[in-house]
Amino acid sequence: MDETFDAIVIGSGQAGPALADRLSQAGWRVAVVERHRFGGTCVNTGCIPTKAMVASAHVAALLHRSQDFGISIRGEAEVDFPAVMARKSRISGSSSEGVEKWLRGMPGITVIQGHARFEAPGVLRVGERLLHSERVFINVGGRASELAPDIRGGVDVLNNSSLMALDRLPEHLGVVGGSYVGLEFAQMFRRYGSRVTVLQRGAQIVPREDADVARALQETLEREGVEIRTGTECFALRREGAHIAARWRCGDDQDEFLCTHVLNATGRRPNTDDLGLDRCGVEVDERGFIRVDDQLRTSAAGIWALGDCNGRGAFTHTAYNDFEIVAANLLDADPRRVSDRIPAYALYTDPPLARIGITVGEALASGRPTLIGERPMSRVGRAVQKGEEQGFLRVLVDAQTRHLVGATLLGVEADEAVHALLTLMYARQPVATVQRGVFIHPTVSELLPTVLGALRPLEAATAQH
Ligand SMILES: Cc1cc2nc3c(=O)[nH]c(=O)nc-3n(C[C@H](O)[C@H](O)[C@H](O)COP(=O)(O)OP(=O)(O)OC[C@H]3O[C@@H](n4cnc5c(N)ncnc54)[C@H](O)[C@@H]3O)c2cc1C
Ligand SMILES: NC(=O)c1ccc[n+]([C@@H]2O[C@H](COP(=O)([O-])OP(=O)(O)OC[C@H]3O[C@@H](n4cnc5c(N)ncnc54)[C@H](O)[C@@H]3O)[C@@H](O)[C@H]2O)c1
Repeated sequence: MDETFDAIVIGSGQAGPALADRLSQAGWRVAVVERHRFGGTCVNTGCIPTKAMVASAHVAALLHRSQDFGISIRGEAEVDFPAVMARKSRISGSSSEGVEKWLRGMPGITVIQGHARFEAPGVLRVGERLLHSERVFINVGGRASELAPDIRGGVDVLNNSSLMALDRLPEHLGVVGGSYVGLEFAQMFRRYGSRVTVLQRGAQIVPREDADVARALQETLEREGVEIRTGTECFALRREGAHIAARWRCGDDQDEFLCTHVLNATGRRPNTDDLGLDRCGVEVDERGFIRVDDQLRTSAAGIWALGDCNGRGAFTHTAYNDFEIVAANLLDADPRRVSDRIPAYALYTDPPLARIGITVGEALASGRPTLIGERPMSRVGRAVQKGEEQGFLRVLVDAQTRHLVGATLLGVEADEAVHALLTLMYARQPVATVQRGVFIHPTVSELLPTVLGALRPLEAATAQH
């Protein structure tokens, strides 16, 4: 069956539905194709279910130390793991239903369930249907990368998707990869009561961050009993009776441990290998990410790529911003660009790590004179009152322009407090704007003016560290 549309959107993740909505409001006839669950990774196996699970883990951790707050609990507080999973499924399920309902309610939108693949430029096949359009928007996201068969050793390894179906708490969870996915799951499962061992190759966890940030995070996790092995090499799994043996060091100091489950959190790959991109002239890079320009046009006329599949961002907010960029250029004659975006993200360990702009390492490498301001969370009143004194606030400021160039906030409420600084960066104003502001007491944010008011040269400060 042949059908023609003004546009085709492939994927209903974080960019596709919002774009379909804008196009529908502009009177376009649009086909939206989704092969799996509406809402994509964030809604079904990413941000939403994991943050619901982090919230349950937070309650478990608080109950564990309730006496620190003067609260005694009679009897044992217990984690009901199936109930934790049922809660996250309810939250993520209703979000997915919401996306589907939203899409189906848009005038001029045809929702098609199935796998879309290019047959030729402007022609896509979904099962028996052939869809034609001069404009195609690819929003296919990514999936967890897989361990090579010789490393997996025949063991069933979990990833962020299959883990969502667990109905029993793992006795001992081995986590390969100590970054976003690995550390969020590691901490929550430890808090639910699993033994957890994280394996990270290289010198430190969260390798994108400064070494002292990684150390502080590692100490926090280890205090809760998460075991962390860095510098792993020759990693390999094998079955050992009812257990899984995970080898993580070879040679003279060879080492391995036995666990019951293994989560692979070693990164993601784009869903671009089964799209027929070779039939429509869309170029990908060596890792399969679709090459795009600053306004998200691919190498083929009339085809755009948005979200994780273009390799220009790996977050929900960057995917959504991709929608904004495409819609602004297409419908509003507003030349928004990816390069206008300031790097910003949060790692949802507890306490969270919020990061914007550049790190200390990047500031030093840039060669530009930079100032640093820091304050431990133990000197932030709100953190002390909440019994959450771990971490620190750190800002980096260009010594000449007095503009903020980066911030690392590791601590309670950091994911919210960082937005005052992110807004300052987008406003392109000097730090005096925040420094002279009167912030609400008692908040974590109220200390930001203080930190910005006590800056010292970065080079001298790093020499002291
Ligand atoms: C465990 C985990 C936790 C995360 N937590 C956070 C967080 O806290 N904050 C944050 O900002 N980001 C987080 N992320 C990242 C975030 O989920 C992604 O960046 C975001 O979902 C990317 O959106 P997207 O629209 O590019 O793709 P996706 O959300 O992956 O959507 C792509 C959609 O396309 C569909 N599709 C693929 N190929 C085809 C095809 N050929 N035909 C039809 N449909 C197709 C897929 O089924 C999917 O529904 C997390 C990721 C993971 C894995
Ligand atoms: N809070 C958030 O915003 C959030 C949460 C989860 C995921 N995400 C997104 O999902 C994406 C994927 O996250 P991720 O943590 O899977 O990938 P990642 O690429 O961020 O980290 C992978 C980690 O695994 C390590 N690693 C790779 N191979 C290894 C091996 N053989 N042995 C030991 N360690 C190994 C890497 O050094 C790295 O630390 C991220 O890019 C992120 O954008 C975001």
